[in-house]
Amino acid sequence: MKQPIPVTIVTGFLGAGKTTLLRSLVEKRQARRLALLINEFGEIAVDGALARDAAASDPHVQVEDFAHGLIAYGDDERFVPAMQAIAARRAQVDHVLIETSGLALPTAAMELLQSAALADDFILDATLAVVDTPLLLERAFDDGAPATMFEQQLAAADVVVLNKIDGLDEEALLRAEGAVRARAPNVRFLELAYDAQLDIRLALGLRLHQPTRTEHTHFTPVATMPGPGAAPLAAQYRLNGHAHSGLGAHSHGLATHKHFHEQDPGWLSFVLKCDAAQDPDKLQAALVEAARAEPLLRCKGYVQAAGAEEPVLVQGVRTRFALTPAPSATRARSQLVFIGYHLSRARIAALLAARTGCAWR
Ligand SMILES: Nc1nc2c(ncn2[C@@H]2O[C@H](COP(=O)(O)OP(=O)(O)OP(=O)(O)O)[C@@H](O)[C@H]2O)c(=O)[nH]1
Repeated sequence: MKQPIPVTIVTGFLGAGKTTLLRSLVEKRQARRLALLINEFGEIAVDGALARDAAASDPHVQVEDFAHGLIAYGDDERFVPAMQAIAARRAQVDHVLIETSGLALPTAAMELLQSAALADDFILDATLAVVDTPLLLERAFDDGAPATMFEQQLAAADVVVLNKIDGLDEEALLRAEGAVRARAPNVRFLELAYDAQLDIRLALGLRLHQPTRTEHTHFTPVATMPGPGAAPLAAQYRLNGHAHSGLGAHSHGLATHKHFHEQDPGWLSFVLKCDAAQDPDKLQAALVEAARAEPLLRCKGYVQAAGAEEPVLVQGVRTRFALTPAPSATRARSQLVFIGYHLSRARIAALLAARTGCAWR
């Protein structure tokens, strides 16, 4: 029987550090041949470009980005064919990594991995949830829509990666661990990522959803007994009746993921473009001011800096902004994606125009 290809799903709220973590895993991949599927919320494919930059022209790392929609959600038609294409070249792929959008639940992809179309070719290795630890400690995920999303992502994870801990002391780490355990009691491991660096052995090959194979097989009722008319399980052979650490019929019912942002139209993303070259310091100050004044949770993109050949990568998570040289392959275009809850495009555009002296539209 062919061996299923292990799949690691990386989830986490907007800006938690998912792409940065994937980039560091790509750099440490050694002999592993990886396929990366990257989904981001927003119309500019920043994360895919960054992952591709880390992979350089390495033929053993394939990156596919999905910058529109949410992969594996109901209306997405690309996820299953993309996975089947990976299965078709299984001899060249040792591990698949899926980065979900910061506004998606990983359960959508987890369930499709169990579907008849994919179950024979893939097996979930683990679901990692990356957490912006300083924001967790600032109680930024305690209320409102971000809290709901954050908690549901954690609830679906096997492993929580406490990220952005470079400046935190032991006491802060213990508090962060307590906060995660209180909100996600079923998480199996907590891992620390200094500067989004994780030991690759703690990230890939965890086999947390491997079926338990035993010599003696005795069936006991599964938690959710099939009702009349129920379809057979896609991968019956994987259930041996013992407690299984994998995705049981009980663990992720189809009702657990919804089109989160479609149900809650308060989540918005829009792109603003500007033709004029930017003064990076002025732009950064304007963006920080916008993030303080408006419910802006994430901002990213590229801008052309005045007097510079190379574009600048803009990365903002809440009020923290970093403007750095963009990866070499980036095309020079000044456009930024803004993501937030009940975010006003008009107000952000007016503020940027006032502070940078040029039109943003
Ligand atoms: N100081 C610090 N910054 C980090 C760390 N990890 C990520 N960042 C920064 O956080 C910002 C967001 O990182 P990304 O990796 O793009 O986050 P993401 O989760 O992929 O973001 P979305 O896909 O937009 O949800 C970037 O500016 C990163 O450089 C870390 O461990 N320490």
